[in-house]
Amino acid sequence: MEQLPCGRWLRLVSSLGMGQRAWEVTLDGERGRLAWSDPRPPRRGDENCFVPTSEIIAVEETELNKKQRNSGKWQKMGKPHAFTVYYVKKARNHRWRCSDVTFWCADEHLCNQWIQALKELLEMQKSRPKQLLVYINPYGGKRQGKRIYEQKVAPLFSLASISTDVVITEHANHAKDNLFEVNINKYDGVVCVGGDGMFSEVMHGLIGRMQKDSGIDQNNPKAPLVQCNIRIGIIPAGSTDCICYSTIGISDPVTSALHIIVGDCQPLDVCSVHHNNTFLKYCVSLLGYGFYGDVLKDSEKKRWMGPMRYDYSGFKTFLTHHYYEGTISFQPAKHTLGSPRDKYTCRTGCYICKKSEQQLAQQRKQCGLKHEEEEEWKIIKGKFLAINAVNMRCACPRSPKGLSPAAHLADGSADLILVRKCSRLDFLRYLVRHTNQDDQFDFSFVDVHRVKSFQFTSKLSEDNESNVTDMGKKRFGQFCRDHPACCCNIANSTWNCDGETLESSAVEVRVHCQLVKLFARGIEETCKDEAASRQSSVEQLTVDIVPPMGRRKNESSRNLSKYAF
Ligand SMILES: CCCCCCCCCCCCC/C=C/[C@@H](O)[C@H](CO)NC(=O)CCCCCCCCCCCCCCC
Ligand SMILES: Nc1ncnc2c1ncn2[C@@H]1O[C@H](COP(=O)(O)OP(=O)(O)OP(=O)(O)O)[C@@H](O)[C@H]1O
Ligand SMILES: [Ca+2]
Repeated sequence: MEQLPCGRWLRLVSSLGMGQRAWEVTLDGERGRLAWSDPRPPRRGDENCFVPTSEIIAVEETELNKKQRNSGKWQKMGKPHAFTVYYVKKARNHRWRCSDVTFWCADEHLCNQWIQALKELLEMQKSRPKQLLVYINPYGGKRQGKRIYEQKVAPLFSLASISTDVVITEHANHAKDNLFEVNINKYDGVVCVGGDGMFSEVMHGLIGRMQKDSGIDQNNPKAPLVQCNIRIGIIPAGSTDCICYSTIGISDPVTSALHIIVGDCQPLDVCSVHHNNTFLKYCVSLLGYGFYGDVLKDSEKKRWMGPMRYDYSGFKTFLTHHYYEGTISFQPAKHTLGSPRDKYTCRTGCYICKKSEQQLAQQRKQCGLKHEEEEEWKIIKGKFLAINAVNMRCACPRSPKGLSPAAHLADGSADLILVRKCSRLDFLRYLVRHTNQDDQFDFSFVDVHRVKSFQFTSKLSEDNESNVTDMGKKRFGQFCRDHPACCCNIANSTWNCDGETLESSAVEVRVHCQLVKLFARGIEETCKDEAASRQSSVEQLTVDIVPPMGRRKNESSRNLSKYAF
C-alpha cells in the first residue's frame, strides 16, 4: 500500500474474497480505477474487470447475508468483514445502470482501510453535487414524474449521499418564479423532472436570475449574457424529452440520475429570441415556424391525450400542408470548423465545440460585439413549409438522429433549416428521413445553414407594416379565398420554442455560446450497438493466451467461481 504526501492513496492491492473465490483487488489512484482479477495464471477467456473511480457511485460496509454466512467457508473463518462498491454499468444504447460488487476479508482493519480509501477517492471528485434543488412537474408527459422520481431517482441520490430539496410544482412557471427567490448558492445543481417545457422553465429561471443579479437587461438583444455555472439535471418524464435524448443519448431516468451523481458537465448553446427590443424566450432545442409551430399550437388543445397528441396534430398539420411567406436574414457562423452536412457528429468532449468556444472568445477579445454586427448578413425570401432553427441535433425517440444530425451542443451556432414549398409527397419524404439513415438535407427544396444569428419577418407583417391603412387586407379571411386548394396561408404561423408557443412571428435570434451547463457528457463514442452490448463500464479484458497444462480449455471464469480457494 502506498500513500501520496497529500494523504491520497496511490495504490492499494489486496487479496479479497468475492463470492467463493479470492481476487486480486487493486485501487489505483493514479490511473483512477478499481480493478479485480483472478490471481491464478490467466487462461483463455479469463476476465479482468475494472471500473473508473469517477464512475463509482458509493461504497458501503456490508453485512453478509445469512446464506453467505452459513456456507462452509465462512464458518471456518469466523465473522467476515465485507464492503460493497456501487458503480455505473454501461449497457446498450447509452443506458446506464447501477451495479454492485461485494468484497470480503477476515481482517476488519483491512476492510476498513479499503472503505476509507474508496471514500477518500469519492470525496476527491469535486465535480459531484452534494446538495440539489429538485422541481417535479406532476403533469408532464404521462403524468409519471412524481412516481419516477420517488421510485427510480431518490434512492440513487440517497445512496450517493446527495441531499435534496424537492418542490412539486403546482402551476406552470412555479419553478421559474421560485428560482428568482431561493438561495441559489446553497445548491450544486438544479434538477427538473419533466419534459423539455419543464427544462425550459428551469433554464429561464436560472438565466433570468443570473442576469438580474448581474444587472444585465434581457430586453437588449445585443447584451452579452452572463453564463450560468450552476448545472441543470434533466430526469426525463415528458412527451418528447429531446434535450435529454440529445445530450445523453437516451431518455431514461436512471441513466440521467447517474450522470448527475457522477457530476458530469456539458455546456450548451442557448438562443435568445427577441421582438422589437423585447425579450421573448430562450431556446435550446427547436425554434420552429410553420410545420412544427402549427403542430404545437394544435397539440396544446389536446394535452389530455398525453404524448400521443403530437402524432395526432402532426398528422393533421401534415394534411393541411400550409406554407408561409417571409424573409429570413442570417449571419453565417464563420467561427466554427463544422458544417451541417458533415458526417462527423458531436460527441463527448467534442473537438469542434472546444475550438469554437476558443475562436469566439478570441474574436470577442479582439473586436468586441460591435464587429459581429458589421459582419455579413445573407437574405432569403420565400414560401416555406417549415423554418427550423436547431441548437442541437434535436433527437428524440421519434427521430433518433434528429432534425440536424451534425448540429453541435456547444459550438456557438445553430443550424437553420429552410423547407420551401413543395408537394405533400415530397414533404412526407422529407419527414420520413427524420426516422431513417438517409440524408434529410438531400432535397432541392431543403436548405441548411449554420448561423450565429438570424431574423425572420413574415410577409404578412411586412405588408401590414408597410401599409397599415390598407384595411382591405384585414377583411381578407384567414386563408386565401381565391385559391382554396392552394394551401397558401395569409395568416401567420407561430414559433414553437422548445415546445412553447411564441406570440410574435417576427423574431430576432442570437446564439449564446455555452450559456448554460447540464449534468451530462454528450453522446459517448461507443456507438456500434453490438460493441456497446459487449462493453460495460466494468470492462472485460479477455486474456488471450494458451491455457496452462492441466486446465480444461473451455473452462470459463464463470465456472471457476464455483471453486473454493
Ligand atoms: C411518416 C412519419 C414521419 C415522422 C416524422 C417524425 C419527426 C419527428 C421530429 C421530432 C423533432 C422534435 C424536435 C423537438 C422539439 C421539442 O423542443 C418540443 C418540446 O418537447 N417538442 C415538440 O415540439 C414535439 C414535436 C413533435 C412533432 C411530431 C410530428 C409528427 C409528424 C407526423 C406526420 C405524419 C404524416 C403521416 C402521413 C401519412
Ligand atoms: N404543476 C403544473 N401544472 C401545470 N403545468 C405545469 C406544472 N408544472 C409545470 N408545468 C408546465 O407544463 C409544461 C409542460 O411540461 P413538460 O415539459 O414537463 O411536459 P410535456 O410538455 O409533456 O413534455 P415535452 O416538453 O417533452 O414535450 C411546462 O411548460 C411547464 O411550464
Ligand atoms: Ca450549437
